[in-house]
Amino acid sequence: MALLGGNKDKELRIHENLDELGTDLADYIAELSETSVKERGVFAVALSGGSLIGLMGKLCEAPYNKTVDWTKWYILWADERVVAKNHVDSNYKLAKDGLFSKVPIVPSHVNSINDSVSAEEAASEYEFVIRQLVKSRVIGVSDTSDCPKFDLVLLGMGSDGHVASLFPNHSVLDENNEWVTFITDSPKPPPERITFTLPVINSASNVAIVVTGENKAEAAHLAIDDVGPDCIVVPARMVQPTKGKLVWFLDKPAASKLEGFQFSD
Ligand SMILES: O=C(O)[C@H](O)[C@@H](O)[C@H](O)[C@H](O)COP(=O)(O)O
Repeated sequence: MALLGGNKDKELRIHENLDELGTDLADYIAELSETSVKERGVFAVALSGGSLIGLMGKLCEAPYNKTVDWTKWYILWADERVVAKNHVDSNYKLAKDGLFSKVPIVPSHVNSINDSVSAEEAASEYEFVIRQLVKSRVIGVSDTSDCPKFDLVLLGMGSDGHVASLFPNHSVLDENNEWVTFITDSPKPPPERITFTLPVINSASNVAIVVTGENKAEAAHLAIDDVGPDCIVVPARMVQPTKGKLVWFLDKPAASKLEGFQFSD
């Protein structure tokens, strides 16, 4: 049974174990997919790398593998490592092996980066891809800016509080003009990455941050609790959808330092 919490800005779903979290995450994504397909005819979702893809694994099992309308999914990446698509570090490869190869997603709906150019070129080409998808209404547009409005952006969080490839104290956090930008000095290897900027993440209709493990507990506390002005502002705290909905999925160890949640064991 999940512990629910949060406030008007965010919802917290804290789970006993990874199995329960995986089921809730699959239910959440399947529901958003259904709503979006009903309302817009498509479901535009941005993925991240890391443990997230494994935690989405239940989507490839019954009932979701049959009930989700996979043919209406359009996949993009909130961040990608600038490596070859068949490289072990590629987020595309991770999602292909863990997800797309198991469900009937249309290959032409999977929008991966150009892996044969520099990080800078890959970022600007990827932004162009998104612009075309906005033009053809596969991706919506924000009501308050010209930013793309993804139906869902799925993020993980590092123990330093980074999300996508937006790392603490990095100038990339201040990028407000581009939709997609690049870094060549990622503290988490590999160094070259492209990433959605905060305005794009915060324009989504739905953002989920999926965090497990005790090593993320301090960052989760800094990102979620009212820690006051003297504490470091971790990037995950800057995820504040303007009009959309933010949901945190946590397991108990990741939630262990949150104020107001007392666990018996
Ligand atoms: O490609 C990446 O590295 C990511 O998109 C990154 O933002 C990831 O989601 C977090 O680092 C959490 O990763 P873990 O869940 O594996 O700790």
